[in-house]
Amino acid sequence: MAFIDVIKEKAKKDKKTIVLPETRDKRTLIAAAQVLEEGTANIVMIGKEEKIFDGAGWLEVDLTGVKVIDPDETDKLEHYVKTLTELRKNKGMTEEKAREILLNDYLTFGVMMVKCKDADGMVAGACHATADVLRPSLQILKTAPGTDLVSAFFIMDVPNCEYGSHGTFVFADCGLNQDPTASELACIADSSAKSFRSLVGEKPVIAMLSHSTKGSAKHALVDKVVEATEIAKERYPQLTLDGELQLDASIVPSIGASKAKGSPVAGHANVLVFPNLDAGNIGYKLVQRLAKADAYGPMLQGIASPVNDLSRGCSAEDIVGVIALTAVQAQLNV
Ligand SMILES: CC(C)(COP(=O)(O)OP(=O)(O)OC[C@H]1O[C@@H](n2cnc3c(N)ncnc32)[C@H](O)[C@@H]1OP(=O)(O)O)[C@@H](O)C(=O)NCCC(=O)NCCS
Ligand SMILES: CC(=O)OP(=O)(O)O
Repeated sequence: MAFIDVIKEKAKKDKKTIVLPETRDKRTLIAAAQVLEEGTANIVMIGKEEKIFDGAGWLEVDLTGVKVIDPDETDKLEHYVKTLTELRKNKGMTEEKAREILLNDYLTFGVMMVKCKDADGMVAGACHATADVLRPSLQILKTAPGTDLVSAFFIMDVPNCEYGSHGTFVFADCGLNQDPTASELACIADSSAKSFRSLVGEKPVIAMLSHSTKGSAKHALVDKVVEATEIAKERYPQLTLDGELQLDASIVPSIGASKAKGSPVAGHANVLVFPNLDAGNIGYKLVQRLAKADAYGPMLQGIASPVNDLSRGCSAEDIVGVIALTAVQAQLNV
C-alpha cells in the first residue's frame, strides 16, 4: 500500500477535526470535498457560508458535512479575543487589536481554533506564503514541551526508488529556519527522527548533509555540519545519525561504502537534514519536480499542536495528503 494510503487508513480510525482557513482557494475546496468523501477528517472552514458553497457549486464539488465558522457571526469570537489578548499582552496586544486581527485574518482565527481546542489541527498555505502561515502559528501555539525549536519537514515519497525507506524520506528543514546554527541543526535532526518514526513507522537513519563527506572539503560551511553532528551524537546517543555526508554517500549503498566506510548511516539514510533553508527548499523541489515525488509539507515539528503549511505550488491531492497527516499527528499528539 502507498505511504499516503496507510496514513489515510490511520486517520479514518479516529477521525480528527481539521480547520481550513483558505476558503477562497479552489484546490482547498476540492481537497475538502475529497477528504469528506474518503472520511479521513472532519472539516471546518472559515468564512461566509454562502460564498464557500457558491465556490463549491462552480467547481461542482460536494461540501455536504463541512462545518462553516464565520468570524463575524460566531459566539466564539469574544473568547478568542480574550485568549489572544492574554497570550500576546507582553507584545502589546489589546482586545481591540485582537478583534481586528481575528475578524480579518482567517489564518490567525484558525490557529486560535486549534489553541482553544475547537479544532485538532490546521492546514493552510495554498494561497499564503509560508512566513504568513508560520508567524501566527509560532506566536500563538509555541513549542511543544521539551523542545526549543520548531522546524519544518517534508515527507517525500519518491516513485520507483530503492533508496530511503522504499522511496520514503523525511527532508528537513525545508521551510522554516533559514540559517540554523549547529545546535539548531542537531535539534532539527532529533525532531525529524521523531517525525519519521511516528509517521513512517520505521527506524530513522539520519544523515547530516553537506557538500563534503568525512573531511573531503574544508570550509566554514562544512565545519557547521561537523559540529552539528558532534552535538547531535552527544545529545541524542540513541539515534542512528552521522555526518558530514554528501547526498550520494547518504543514500546510495555503494557510494556510502566507498566515501564513508564504516558509517552506520552512509548508504542507508531515510532522514536527510539539510545544512540551511536554501539547500532544503531547493532540494525538496528538485526531487518533487524532477523525480515526480509526492511532497507533503512543509509540516511543522516541535510545535505544541499540529499546524501544517503547504507550498503555494501544491495540488489538491497534496492538500488531501497533508490533511490526513495532520489528523494522524493529532492522534499521536506529535
Ligand atoms: C517563520 C518566520 C516568518 C519567523 O520569523 P519572523 O517573522 O521574523 O518572526 P520572529 O522571529 O519575530 O518570530 C515570531 C515568533 O515566532 C517565534 N519563532 C520564530 N522562529 C521560531 C522557531 N524556529 N521555533 C520556535 N519559535 C520560533 C519567535 O520566538 C517569536 O515569538 P514571540 O513573538 O512570542 O517572541 C521566519 O523564520 C521565516 O520567514 N522563515 C522562512 C519561511 C519561508 O519563506 N520559507 C520558504 C518557503 S517554504
Ligand atoms: C514550501 C514553499 O515553497 O512554500 P511557499 O509557496 O509558501 O513559498
